[in-house]
Amino acid sequence: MSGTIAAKPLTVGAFAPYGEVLEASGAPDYMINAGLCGRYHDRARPETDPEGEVALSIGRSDAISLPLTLKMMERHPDGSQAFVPMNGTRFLVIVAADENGVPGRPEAFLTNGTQGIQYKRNCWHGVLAPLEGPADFLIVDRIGPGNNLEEHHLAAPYTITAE
Ligand SMILES: NC(=O)N[C@@H](O)C(=O)O
Ligand code: NI
Repeated sequence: MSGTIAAKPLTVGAFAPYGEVLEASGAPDYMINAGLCGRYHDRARPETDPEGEVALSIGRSDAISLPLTLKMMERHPDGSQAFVPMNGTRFLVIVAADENGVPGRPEAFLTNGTQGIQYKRNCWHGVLAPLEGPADFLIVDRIGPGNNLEEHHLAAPYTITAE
């Protein structure tokens, strides 16, 4: 399979099969700090295997060019992975269901600059793809022994567009 895939706006519901959207939308779950801060509580829980630990890192990424030619998708069998922009950078989020050990047809989403995401453990995804850069992202994922990266090189590339 190949072809052109148009990115859709990222929403909690559309992304649910693949992971969580981290955003402060609607009313907060509760207030903290004497009413100074609204907390959007427990929006995602990092996951790791027993041998790993969850760590916070920073990624400083150059921008991708649109349209994006998607040639490879990856997944992390031992843990979840989250990306949160530190300066409001929009980014492409490309995911796919697993079909007998390889990614199916991808879906692409475009964040609005106020959103982060967490990929479920072992979810097929494209690598971080900011629309502007260099851009800094908080990365929350599994560190530890073993190879927590499986790459799949697509037999035919997809063209990802974003209006
Ligand atoms: N390796 C890393 O931190 N990033 C990739 O896994 C990615 O999904 O961009
Ligand atoms: Ni990854």
